[in-house]
Amino acid sequence: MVPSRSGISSRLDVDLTSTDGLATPTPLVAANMTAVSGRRMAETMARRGGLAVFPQDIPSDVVARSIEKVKAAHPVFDTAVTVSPTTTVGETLSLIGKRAHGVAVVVDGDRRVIGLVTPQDALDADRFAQAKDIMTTDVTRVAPESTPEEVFERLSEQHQKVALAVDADDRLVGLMTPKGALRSAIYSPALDHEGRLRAGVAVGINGDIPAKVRAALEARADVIVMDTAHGHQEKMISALSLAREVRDAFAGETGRRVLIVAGNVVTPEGCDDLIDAGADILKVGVGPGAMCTTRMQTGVGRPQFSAVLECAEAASARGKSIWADGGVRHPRDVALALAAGAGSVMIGSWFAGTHESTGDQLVDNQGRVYKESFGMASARAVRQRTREQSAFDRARAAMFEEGISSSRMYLDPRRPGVEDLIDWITSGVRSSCTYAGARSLGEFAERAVVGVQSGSGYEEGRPLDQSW
Ligand SMILES: NC(=O)C1=CN([C@@H]2O[C@H](COP(=O)(O)OP(=O)(O)OC[C@H]3O[C@@H](n4cnc5c(N)ncnc54)[C@H](OP(=O)(O)O)[C@@H]3O)[C@@H](O)[C@H]2O)C=CC1
Ligand SMILES: Nc1nc2c(ncn2[C@@H]2O[C@H](COP(=O)(O)O)[C@@H](O)[C@H]2O)c(=O)[nH]1
Repeated sequence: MVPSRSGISSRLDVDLTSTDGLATPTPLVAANMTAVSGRRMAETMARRGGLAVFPQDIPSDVVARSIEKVKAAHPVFDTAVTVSPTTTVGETLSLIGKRAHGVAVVVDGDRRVIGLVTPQDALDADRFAQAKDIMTTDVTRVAPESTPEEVFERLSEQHQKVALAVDADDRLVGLMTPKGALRSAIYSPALDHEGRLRAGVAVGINGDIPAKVRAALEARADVIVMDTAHGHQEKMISALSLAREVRDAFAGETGRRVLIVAGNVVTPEGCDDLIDAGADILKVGVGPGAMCTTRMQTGVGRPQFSAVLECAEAASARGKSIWADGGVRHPRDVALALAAGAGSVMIGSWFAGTHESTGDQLVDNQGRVYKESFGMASARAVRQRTREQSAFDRARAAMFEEGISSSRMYLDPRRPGVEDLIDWITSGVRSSCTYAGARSLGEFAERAVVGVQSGSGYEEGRPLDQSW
């Protein structure tokens, strides 16, 4: 992208609201991959203005319970890891890794705060000792109505790393770190019409589509994602038409009209057919994903920038928008997708390597922390998806894999949480917009001047972490 004359003097003057019709404050979506999006990811993404989509392989009742928890979460304060006074130190430590803030709050049966445990408190403790034996009771409490600035000031004055928001009865409402306070001042949460955090649900194209879509809507999904590898197929078109009927009937009954995303496609023809069948947003990308073996196995796919550029244009001609899905490895990839006209950008594997993804933290033989990721078309995912079928059918289905069944996504020690990655990405995108002289993503897609570069041009732009 070449810079253009700009009248924007601060990167904070750029409005990153997505142009996809959902208008989330941050144009990022965590992918509907089992190794990526669960309740913690959904909450955290929405708190920072984006979205996460629950994968299609999770049973409807489990999705409903997860969304209920997301909706019950505080839109500004983080959800704390909580343990009881008698939880063992070993279990407490394993739970602390589930969230980026690095503490566990010790609460009684009524969620009243008793103390706080950090990994440092546990350094010399026996793993079978209990949380109450090592916790600190020197805790900063704030009212849930406190502003992020007030919380930041309190923490600075008291030299504390965490503030606990408690109600009048000392029951835990949430938690905030100094960085969380700063983030709350920069990001707006993605909220539904009742002021609750938003979340999406994916539905495949097999099985009882009306029942699945209805279940997702009743669970209060804020967006439905109809998803299959080859979105431009007739089975998708009929599934999408059914989904639209259910969505419209639900909107008639409740007044709540939820947008439908459908994909994946990479051609204007694919966009047109899915729009005709009921898609409000097209999910674009065949083969760019980090867990994807489709291109090597089938020769099918399309370079992501070209796909996004052409599909965004086709969707826009019909008053619709697209999500660019897959292949994001650096903040620049998000900037380029938005420059090409994407309304939002979906990220999977990169977010799998964070505290908030669904997997457990594992440690390799060099002491590096990682999480396992796998593709949604891998033999592993197919085996899960077909768990109701006969052993023979499951084994046969698993032979048609188009994804990696096991890969290691390392947590970047400098950016181990998904919020760290969101900070990095959005600061890059804000800066891209100012280089293009754009105050909003709509302006960015209009003004960005994008050229083709050679491999050596790309190499020249890579920073070096040691001398040549
Ligand atoms: N963006 C991408 O490049 C890709 C993404 N994925 C992701 O993997 C997940 C699983 O996808 P998918 O395998 O479609 O899900 P499903 O397991 O829901 O299978 C899709 C259905 O479509 C049929 N089908 C027809 N043609 C194809 C084709 N070319 N590829 C796959 N299925 C086909 C399959 O039948 P049968 O098995 O009998 O052929 C099956 O019944 C999704 O989340 C999808 O987005 C997967 C591959 C590529
Ligand atoms: N061909 C395959 N594509 C897959 C598979 N699992 C997921 N995906 C696609 O990748 C994106 C995420 O891309 P990433 O680079 O951010 O990881 C996801 O949304 C799917 O469209 C798979 O097994 N095979």
